Amino acid sequence: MTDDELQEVWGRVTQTVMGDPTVGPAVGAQLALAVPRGIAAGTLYLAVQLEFTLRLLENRLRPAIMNAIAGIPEAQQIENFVVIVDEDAHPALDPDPEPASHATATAPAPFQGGDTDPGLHTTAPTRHDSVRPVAEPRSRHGVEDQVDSRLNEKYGFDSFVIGQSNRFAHAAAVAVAEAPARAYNPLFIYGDSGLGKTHLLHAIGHYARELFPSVRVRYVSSEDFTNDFINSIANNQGAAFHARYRSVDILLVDDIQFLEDKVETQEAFFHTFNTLHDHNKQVVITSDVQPKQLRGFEERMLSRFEWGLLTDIQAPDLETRIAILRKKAQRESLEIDHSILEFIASKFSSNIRELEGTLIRVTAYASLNQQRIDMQLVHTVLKDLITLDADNEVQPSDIISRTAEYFDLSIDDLYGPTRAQQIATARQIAMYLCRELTPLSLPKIGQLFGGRDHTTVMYAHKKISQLIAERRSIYNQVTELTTRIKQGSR
Ligand SMILES: Nc1ncnc2c1ncn2[C@@H]1O[C@H](COP(=O)(O)OP(=O)(O)OP(=O)(O)O)[C@@H](O)[C@H]1O
Repeated sequence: MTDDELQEVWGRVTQTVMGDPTVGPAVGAQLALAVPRGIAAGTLYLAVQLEFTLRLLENRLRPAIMNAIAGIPEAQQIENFVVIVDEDAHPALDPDPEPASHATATAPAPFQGGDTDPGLHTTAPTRHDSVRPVAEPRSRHGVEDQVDSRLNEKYGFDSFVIGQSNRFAHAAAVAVAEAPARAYNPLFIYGDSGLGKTHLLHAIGHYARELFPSVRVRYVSSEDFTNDFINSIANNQGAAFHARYRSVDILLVDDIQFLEDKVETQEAFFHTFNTLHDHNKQVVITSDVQPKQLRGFEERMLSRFEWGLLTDIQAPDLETRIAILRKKAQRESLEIDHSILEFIASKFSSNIRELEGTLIRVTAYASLNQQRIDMQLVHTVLKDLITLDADNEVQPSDIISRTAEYFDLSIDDLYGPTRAQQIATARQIAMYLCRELTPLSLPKIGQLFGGRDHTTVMYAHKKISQLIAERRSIYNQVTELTTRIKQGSR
C-alpha cells in the first residue's frame, strides 16, 4: 500500500469511527490526531503526540477501529495496529470529511511493508518495545478500564500461595507477565481441577497491567469463546469477534479442553492464536491435561500448544494447603485457630476449591449458629459435608485397601479364606461398606472377595448392621472407616 493509499484508508477509518454510535463524533475525531506511519507484517503503525491519545486509541477505541478496518476492503492486509508516541507526529487536526485530506499529514513513513524491511519483518515490535510504558499508576476509572479484560480482582499473585506443587507454574506465569510474548509463548498450564490454573491466569493479567498500564489483556474461558463465536456467526458479527480477540496483547484462555471436537470454534481459535503469535502477542492457555492428552483436537493445534513452555500444577502438599487456608482466613479477617486450619487442610488433599469451600462452610455454620469455631464444630460440619457428598464415587478397591490398612491386615487377608475372628470381622465390615457405599450387587461383591457366594455377603451385611447398633467399638470403626474412604475418594 502506498503512503497516499494508507492516508486515505486511515481517513476512512476515522470517518467510520466518528459515525459509530458506540463512540460518537467527538471522541472518534481523536483518530485524526494519529499519523499512520506504515504497515509491517499486517500491523498498522500509528504515531501520536500524547500518551493520552495513545491510551485512547489502544484501549477505548480499539474495537471500533478494528471494526472500521475490517469493513474496508482495501485494508484487508491490516490485522492489527500499534500506536507509538512521537512528539514529531503532526496530524491534520481537523478531521475533514474528505478522506483524501489526511494525506496532508507530514510525518515521514519509514515502514512501507514488512517485506521491504527485513529487520521489521522478523522482529515486529511488541507493544512494550514500541510504546513507552506509562509511569503513573493505573487509574481504576481511567480510559484503559474501558477494555473488557474480564479479570477477576480476587485472583492476584499476592493471594497465590507458592509451594512445591506450583512453584514452576508460578515462576513461568510471573515471567510471562513481566515480559509478554518474550518469555514463553504460548505458556500452557495444565493440571487437575481446582489447583489454581484460573487463579494464575488472572494473576498474569493483573500483574501485566500493573507493569504496563496500557497493555490490553483479555481473559476468556473456552466456553465463553465458543459462545461468542457462535453468536458472532448468528448475528453476522464475524469482524467484531475477530477484532475482540485479535486486538489484545495478552490473551488468557481457560480450560481449552472444552474445545474438544468443536471443529469450527477450534478453527477460529487456531487463526486467533496464529495472528496473536505472529504479532508477538502473548497467549496463555490452561487445560486439565497436557496437549498430547487432549482429545478431539487437530494435530497442528496441539503442536502449537507445545511451541512455548508447558508446565503443570500438582496437588498441594499439606504445608501448602495449610498456608492457603491461613492466607484465606487472614484476607477475610477470620479468627480461626491454626490447629483448626491444619485439621481442615489435613482432610482435603486434592482440590483447593473444596478446601476453601470447607472453610467457608465452617465459618458460615459458626456464624449462623452464633458459635465459636472450635474442633467440635468443625467435626460436625465435616461430618455433614461427608454425608451430604453423594457425588464422589467410592471404588470397591479403595474400601478393601483402606479396611486392610485400618485393621493392619494385608489385602490378601481380606480376600483369603482365613476365618480367624479379627480377620473375619474386618472382611465383613469391608463387605458391608461395599454394599453401603457402592452400587455393586451382592454377587459382584462376593466375586470381589475371592469368589464368595452372594449369601455370604448378605450375611456379612446383616451381621455388621446388628453389631453397629450393639457395640460402640464396631460403630466407631465403621464410622471412622467410612469417613476415611469418602475422604480418600475426593
Ligand atoms: N496456590 C494457591 N494459593 C491460593 N489460592 C489458591 C491456590 N491454588 C488455588 N487456589 C484457589 O483455589 C480455588 C480454585 O482454583 P482455580 O479456580 O484457579 O482452579 P483451576 O485449576 O482453574 O480449576 P478448574 O480446572 O476446575 O477450572 C480458587 O479460589 C483459587 O483462588
